[in-house]
Amino acid sequence: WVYSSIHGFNQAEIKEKLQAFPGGSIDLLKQDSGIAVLTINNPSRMNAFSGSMMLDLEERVSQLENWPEGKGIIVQGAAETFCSGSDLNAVRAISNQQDGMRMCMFMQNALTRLLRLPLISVALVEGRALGGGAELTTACDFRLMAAGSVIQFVHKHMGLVPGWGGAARLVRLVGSQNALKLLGGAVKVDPELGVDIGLVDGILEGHQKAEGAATLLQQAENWLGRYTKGPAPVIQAVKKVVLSGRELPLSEALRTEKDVFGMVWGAPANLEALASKSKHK
Ligand SMILES: CCC(=O)SCCNC(=O)CCNC(=O)[C@H](O)C(C)(C)COP(=O)(O)OP(=O)(O)OC[C@H]1O[C@@H](n2cnc3c(N)ncnc32)[C@H](O)[C@@H]1OP(=O)(O)O
Repeated sequence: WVYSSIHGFNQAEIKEKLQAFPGGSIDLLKQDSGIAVLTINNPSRMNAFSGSMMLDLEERVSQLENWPEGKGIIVQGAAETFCSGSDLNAVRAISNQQDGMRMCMFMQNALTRLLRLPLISVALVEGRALGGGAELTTACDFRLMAAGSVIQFVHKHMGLVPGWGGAARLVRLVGSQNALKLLGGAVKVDPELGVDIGLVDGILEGHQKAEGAATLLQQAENWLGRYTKGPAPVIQAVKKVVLSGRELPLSEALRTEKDVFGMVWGAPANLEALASKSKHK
């Protein structure tokens, strides 16, 4: 949690405000494979985030925090587009500074918790990821883009800067020079540019072209599957040590790594591997 009552953040107050802007949903499908699919679902508004969807997101993240069998998560948009940011109708209605900052704190909390899940996360970008939608992609460990799709931090055109944590995360992903260019120019990032600057980890083929070809979701599941093979406690431990390395000062990260190591040392997967005398050829 980035913000709590000690930062003057009143979660109940903003939740009540957000509830007044309904529409759409955030759908969660937990699969036996240990890979969940989180779908941003508000197609009539290009999957823009209504107030109730922000609340939904927080609820889904809570469910994922308590999923011992989980290993990975794919975040996608419904109806062949990713997400067009916050619902502009809600934005207009809460355009006063205090409410804007409360909404921003609520979304920073939710997206930080999403990024810190003990699951390897992938944003599957098809169509457009605009504004808050672009910020959401940075709250995942990886980004895959379908051919023809676009990630665009359009905030400057709205007289804004990112507020859902997207700028801070973007700098860590692509460096401050590239982040300045993307935000200052509201640059349309296509898959090739995304790969070039290190924002994007893979380009997926448009599935509609060839009959019987894998859907984008199947392609993303295959891609993620390379990193989630194995027992859930081990994959979750992998994510935890990388997360602490990414977020904490070195000494603290080392101590966390020691604690996580202690959880897998002598645990069933470790004992099984020792008993099988596995070779890594
Ligand atoms: C955190 C900061 C933020 O996120 S600020 C919000 C940033 N996002 C935006 O400004 C997106 C504005 N919308 C657009 O640029 C276009 O609608 C885009 C997404 C490019 C789609 O264009 P196009 O394919 O021509 O479709 P369209 O404009 O007819 O849209 C279909 C319906 O969806 C709606 N829509 C779209 N985006 C939003 C949004 N963010 N909030 C609320 N509604 C949105 C459009 O208004 C349109 O609705 P309708 O069919 O006119 O009723």
